[in-house]
Amino acid sequence: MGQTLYEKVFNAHVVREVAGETPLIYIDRQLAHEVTSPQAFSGLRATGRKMRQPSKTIATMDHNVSTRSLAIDACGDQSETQLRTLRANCEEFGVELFGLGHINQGIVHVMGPEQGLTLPGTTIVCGDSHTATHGAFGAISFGIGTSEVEHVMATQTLKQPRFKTMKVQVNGKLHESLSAKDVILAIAGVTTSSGGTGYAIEFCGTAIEALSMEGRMTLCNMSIEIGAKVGMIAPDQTTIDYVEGRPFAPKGDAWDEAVEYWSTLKSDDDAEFDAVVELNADDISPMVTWGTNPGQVIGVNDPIPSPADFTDAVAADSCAKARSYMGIKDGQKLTDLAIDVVFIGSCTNGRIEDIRAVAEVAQGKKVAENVEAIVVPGSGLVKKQAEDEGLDKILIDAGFEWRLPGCSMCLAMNDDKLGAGQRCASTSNRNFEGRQGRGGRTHLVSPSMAAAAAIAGRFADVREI
Ligand SMILES: CC(C)[C@H](C(=O)O)[C@@H](O)C(=O)O
Ligand code: SF4
Repeated sequence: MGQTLYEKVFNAHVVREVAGETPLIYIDRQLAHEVTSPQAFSGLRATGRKMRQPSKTIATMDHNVSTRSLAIDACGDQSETQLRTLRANCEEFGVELFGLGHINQGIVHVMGPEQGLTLPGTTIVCGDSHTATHGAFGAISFGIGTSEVEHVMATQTLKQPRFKTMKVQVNGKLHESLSAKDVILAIAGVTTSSGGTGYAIEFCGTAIEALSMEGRMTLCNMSIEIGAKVGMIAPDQTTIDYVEGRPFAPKGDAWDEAVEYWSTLKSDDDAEFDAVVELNADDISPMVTWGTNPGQVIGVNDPIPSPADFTDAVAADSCAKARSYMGIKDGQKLTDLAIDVVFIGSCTNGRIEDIRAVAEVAQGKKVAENVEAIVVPGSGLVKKQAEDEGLDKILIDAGFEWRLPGCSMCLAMNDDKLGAGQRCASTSNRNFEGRQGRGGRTHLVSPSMAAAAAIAGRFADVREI
């Protein structure tokens, strides 16, 4: 029987595997940020250990930084301590850090790929649940806990079980105003937010192959939002073109050898998956979450479900609770809901293409008066590229705020937060209660849908703008 992409990459990294034990695998790359690294560094220090291969870990500042100021104390004492601790740890252990004000600083899952740290066929870990983002390149990439971060620092290996495999195939053609975000939200609507639990997903099909690397990253980024720690896409010419010439990518003969190896990284025709999910891209409309998990999602013109629509008692109860938290009244449609805030950014949608999509919708228009709209580039390089293209001007003219890179309002760990009861159209990936600030109401959407909502002051179908 043939092998899946996941199995090929996994097998190539096994250091030791004996019956009855969890395999030990080699880790090619570790990415780090200020939130989940301090205890790991402390653990090494406490036991007098060094890092096994410090050059294989690269760090950045993202969660606790301000998007208004480069001052290290801009988000308060606790954030300052986190950032200073990261800086001191990186210096002590010899880890390269992209700190505040560095052009490469940014959200860890934006920074890694743009530096060429993310390569096909590699294993990549980070103490962060959205690490599957890097699977867009055909890497096995997953989030780990702090004690595992320490283990990787000390040994460059990790015990890791083999997951079951799931194929998510999306054939057909997406409407030109739609993007990878609509695809992953549509998938979440089918699988629910837990359907991928225990699986490594491979996304494939003609609609996936047609996506840019940015789109593929958006898709894989949200694997964890359907329960899967790993989401992968087989590398192809689009992948190779993206990686070539990036600072940490192989060069010269090493590049040619790498490209040859990467061409073998696809699931064999006779490979068997433990589960298969199929969607047709032609059937996908602009998606908006109405509830408090990413699986509670519908097309912008579909009726918002009510508890009576569910036969399953748990689903009906969860619908009632979500509607109540989200402040949705009987008879309301998504397009009736006035919004207060628009957040464009995050490791899901803070890349250059996302900003271009927003600028395209916003050009020559104005943000509605009742709306505060912020655009947060995912990294210093994204910010620079957008400014070189004049996108910042288009956005500022339209009434958006143009900010500094960071995680920002994706989670309430810095000074960008929703107030209680505020309704937000957000390009991020999580919409659970309080995620963007206590009492805040998050609706997950694509960048162009977020832009359309900013202008209309309520949810609107971007195909009609
Ligand atoms: C802070 C960090 C550990 C967390 C994660 O693991 O995902 C954050 O990035 C998030 O998105 O909630
Ligand atoms: S942007 Fe959001 S999801 Fe991504 S790493 Fe930061 S907090 Fe987590």
